[in-house]
Amino acid sequence: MSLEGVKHVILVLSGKGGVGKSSVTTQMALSLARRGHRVGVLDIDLTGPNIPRMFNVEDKKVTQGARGWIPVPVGTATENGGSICCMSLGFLLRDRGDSVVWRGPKKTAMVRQFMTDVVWGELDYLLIDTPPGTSDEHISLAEQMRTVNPDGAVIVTTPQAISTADVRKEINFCTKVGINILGVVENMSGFVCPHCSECTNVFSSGGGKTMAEQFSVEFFGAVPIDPSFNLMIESQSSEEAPLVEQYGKSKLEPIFKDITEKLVAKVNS
Ligand SMILES: Nc1ncnc2c1ncn2[C@@H]1O[C@H](COP(=O)(O)OP(=O)(O)OP(=O)(O)O)[C@@H](O)[C@H]1O
Repeated sequence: MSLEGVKHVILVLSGKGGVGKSSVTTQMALSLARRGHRVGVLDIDLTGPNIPRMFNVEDKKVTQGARGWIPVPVGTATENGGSICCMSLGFLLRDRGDSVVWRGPKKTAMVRQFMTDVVWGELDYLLIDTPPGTSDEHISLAEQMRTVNPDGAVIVTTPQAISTADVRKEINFCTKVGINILGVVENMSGFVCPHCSECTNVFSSGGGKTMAEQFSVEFFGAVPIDPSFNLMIESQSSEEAPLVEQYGKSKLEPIFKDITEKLVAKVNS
């Protein structure tokens, strides 16, 4: 079984698309790796497998070893032994020139293969970026995900999506499929001005924390919109320092340090 060297498996879920699930997954991976952890990122977001773009490895080829697919390493390992490698449906779709508009059984079969056929080696954390939604199809995908015995899920939401109905829907979804909720991250919570670095609350603020309290779920943190993070992602090149080093300069880094500290404490408690 390819996950036997993996200590913790964490799902990243959201009730709807575009809330920043992939960027939260990416930054949790960067933050954990900067602190010496060996991290794998598995991207099974069939609607938009963005992880290769986030890590600037879109042009990399996935190789097939004797025991399964070999994940793609991202940049170099950090001095304290941290590393990131990733596997994405995006690599295979590109190679096949295939469409993401697959029917249920084909998706389920591919997800099953991804869960079992990637040779991760020794990892401290495997983060799984999942397709957004809570439909019946997601329930069957989540049942697949349960087979890898995850520690639980981090739910990503935005301030606008924070309504009793939405949070209840996501919490019900996890309960229905037997997935433990580790915590909630509120993304796009305010805007960091690129000139003065001041954070303005574009939408309502504090809603995520209140809702998490109401549902007895831990609130991991609020992440503002930071255009410089997008620039950092878009301007990556082979001449630049690896993203894991560059990320040290990001204003979002201390926020994700706090989020991943809570996550690490939770899964090790
Ligand atoms: N806090 C943030 N600051 C700046 N840009 C952000 C932030 N969060 C997300 N983004 C940007 O918003 C866009 C959508 O984010 P992302 O791809 O992570 O969303 P997603 O929830 O994974 O979407 P989908 O579920 O549709 O795949 C990306 O360009 C991403 O870089």
